[in-house]
Amino acid sequence: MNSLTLIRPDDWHLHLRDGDALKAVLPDTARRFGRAIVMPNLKPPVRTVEDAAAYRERILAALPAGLNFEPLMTLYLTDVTPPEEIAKVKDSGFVKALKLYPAGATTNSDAGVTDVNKVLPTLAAMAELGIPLLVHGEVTDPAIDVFDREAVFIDRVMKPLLDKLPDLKVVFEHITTQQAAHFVWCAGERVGATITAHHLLMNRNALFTGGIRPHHYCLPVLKREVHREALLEVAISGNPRFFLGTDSAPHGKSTKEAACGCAGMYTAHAGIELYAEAFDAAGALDRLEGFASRFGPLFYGLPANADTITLTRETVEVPASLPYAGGDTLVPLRAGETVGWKLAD
Ligand SMILES: NC(=O)N[C@@H](CC(=O)O)C(=O)O
Ligand SMILES: [Zn+2]
Ligand SMILES: [Zn+2]
Repeated sequence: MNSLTLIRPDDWHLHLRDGDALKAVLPDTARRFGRAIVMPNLKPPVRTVEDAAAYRERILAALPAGLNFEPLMTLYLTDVTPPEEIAKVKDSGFVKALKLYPAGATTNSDAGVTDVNKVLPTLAAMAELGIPLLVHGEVTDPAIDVFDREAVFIDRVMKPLLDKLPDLKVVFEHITTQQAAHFVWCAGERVGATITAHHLLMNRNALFTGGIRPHHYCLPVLKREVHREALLEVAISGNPRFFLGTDSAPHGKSTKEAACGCAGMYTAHAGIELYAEAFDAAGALDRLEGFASRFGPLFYGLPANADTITLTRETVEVPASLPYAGGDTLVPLRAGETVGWKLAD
């Protein structure tokens, strides 16, 4: 198969940042995806429906003419997000979920939740109104090995939370381990998961190929090959509770190539093409449309997009860097290398 036409996909986990960075990265996503769940970890975070309305307007204003793209907004859950905000979320129509960052777990998570038990009334309001909770699922306990933080999160936080709130819908974001894949597989209808292309394509060796590779550093960090294989298995399985979320997370080159480099990979420039590579390598191109275009809308209770995109099997060169913001550039995944699929114009 050298050409593949799909219902236009959506990205269920995306960082668009703000200001000039937003202007620089948004076209890459909007050319490929119909909608995206936009992460709220700005500085300061998107905490209220009012914040989200303003951010949404900035996104729409940054959208190049002729591109149809719908940002689906999220709120950043803090220890003090009041239950009353959830009714406003429901009424807004454009805020689709709240995001749980364990405080200190990842980029801009300082204002995150210190203990989920502090926000139970707010989570209960979400369960009641059918608003999903999106979870960065890693414990922050420094005693836990960085490669084990996701697996430990399942036992310490995820399972007790789901037991306490049997009606809460949860998306386990950017899963990276066989434990998370297995957990979600067995968790029942109200639990979904997003999977990035980079976790389907690379294992942790990619962090050290020929030297330390800061552009392959993200959170949760890449894992062993057995985990990559487990993620691929569920991604191509046709199970509708696993769907596409790129977690494209731009950081300027100078903040990645640094003594203490930021976590996050920029993948939006090939946001669907990289998944085509992963599915193709697994002989499962026929499963890509479900994963990329049908299952996310199904979980969120939205219709699939009405139009299509076409990908062709062609070698595309990726620039060494892309324009970004603040005088800095952006180093995309595969910079100076190639991607094996091309988005038709
Ligand atoms: N994935 C990352 O490594 N970084 C994300 C935050 C996140 O999704 O955890 C970012 O905002 O840069
Ligand atoms: Zn995260
Ligand atoms: Zn993310």
